[in-house]
Amino acid sequence: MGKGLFITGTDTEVGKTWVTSVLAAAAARRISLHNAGQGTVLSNPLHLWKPIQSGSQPGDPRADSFRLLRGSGIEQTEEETVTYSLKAPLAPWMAARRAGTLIPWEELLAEGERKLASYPRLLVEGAGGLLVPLTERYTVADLAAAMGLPLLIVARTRLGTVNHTLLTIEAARQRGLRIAGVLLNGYPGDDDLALSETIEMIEQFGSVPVLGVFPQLEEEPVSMEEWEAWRDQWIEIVESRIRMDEIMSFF
Ligand SMILES: Nc1ncnc2c1ncn2[C@@H]1O[C@H](COP(=O)(O)OP(=O)(O)OP(=O)(O)O)[C@@H](O)[C@H]1O
Ligand SMILES: C[C@H](N)[C@H](N)CCCCCC(=O)O
Ligand SMILES: [Mg+2]
Repeated sequence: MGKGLFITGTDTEVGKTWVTSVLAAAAARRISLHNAGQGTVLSNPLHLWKPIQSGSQPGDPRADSFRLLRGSGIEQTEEETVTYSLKAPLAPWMAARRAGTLIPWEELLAEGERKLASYPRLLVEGAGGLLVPLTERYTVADLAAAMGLPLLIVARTRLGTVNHTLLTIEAARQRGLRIAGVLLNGYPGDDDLALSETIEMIEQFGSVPVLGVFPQLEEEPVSMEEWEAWRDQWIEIVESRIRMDEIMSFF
C-alpha cells in the first residue's frame, strides 16, 4: 500500500489547497533530488487527489483540481486529480442532492484504494472541515479513516484558532484517526496574534506538533510563468519555516 497524508482543515477556506500544493511542490523537489542522487528518475514522485470538489468544475481556474496542479507543478491531469465535481458551493452531500444525485460511497472508497495501491505517495485534500457530510451517512472523517491515512490539519492564525483546532483534534481522535500535525496558514505578521502562545496551547492541549506557519502572501498568480515563480518562492518558505523532515517521514 502507498503512503501519504490526508489534508483536512478547521474550516472551509483555511488554505488546504494552497498548503497541499506547496507541500507537494517541496516534497516532489526533495524526492527528485534524492532520486537523482541515486541515479533514478521517477516521473511522478507523488500523486494528488481531491475526491470531491463543490462549487467548481475542472478547467475553472478557481477549481481546487486546477489550483492543486498549477501550484504544485505535479504532472497529472485534472481528471485524474478530482473524482467528483459538483456545481453548488455546498457540502458535497447537499451539492450532490441539488444536482439530483448522490456520491456513490463504495465507489469513492474503491477509487481511494486504487490510488493508494497505484502510487508510492498520495496527498489527499478533503472538502471543508473534518465533519463535513459527503453523503447522507458519511463525512470527510470517514473517508480519511477508510483510507488509513494520517491527518494534517490546516488552521488559521487568527484569534479563535486554538478552539477550532482542538475541536478538530478531539473529533479525529474519537474516530481513531492518527494526526501527523497541524499547520497554521495565513499569518499576517501581526504581533497581537501571539503566535507562539497559540502554538503552545495547541501543542499542550492537543498533544500534536505544530509543524510550521505559512505567512499570508499576495493572491494567487494567473499565468504559467507567474505560477512557476510562486512555486519557487513557496518552496523556499516551506524549506525555511516548515518541519519538512517530519512531513516527509509520512512518505
Ligand atoms: N498563505 C496565504 N496567503 C494568501 N492567501 C491565501 C493563503 N492561503 C490561502 N489563501 C487564499 O485563501 C483562499 C482560500 O484558500 P484555499 O482555497 O486553499 O482554502 P481551502 O481550505 O482549500 O478551501 P475549500 O474548503 O474550498 O477546499 C484562496 O483564495 C487562497 O488563494
Ligand atoms: C464550497 C466550499 N468551497 C467547499 N468545497 C465545501 C465547504 C462545505 C462546508 C460545510 C460546512 O461546514 O458548513
Ligand atoms: Mg480547497
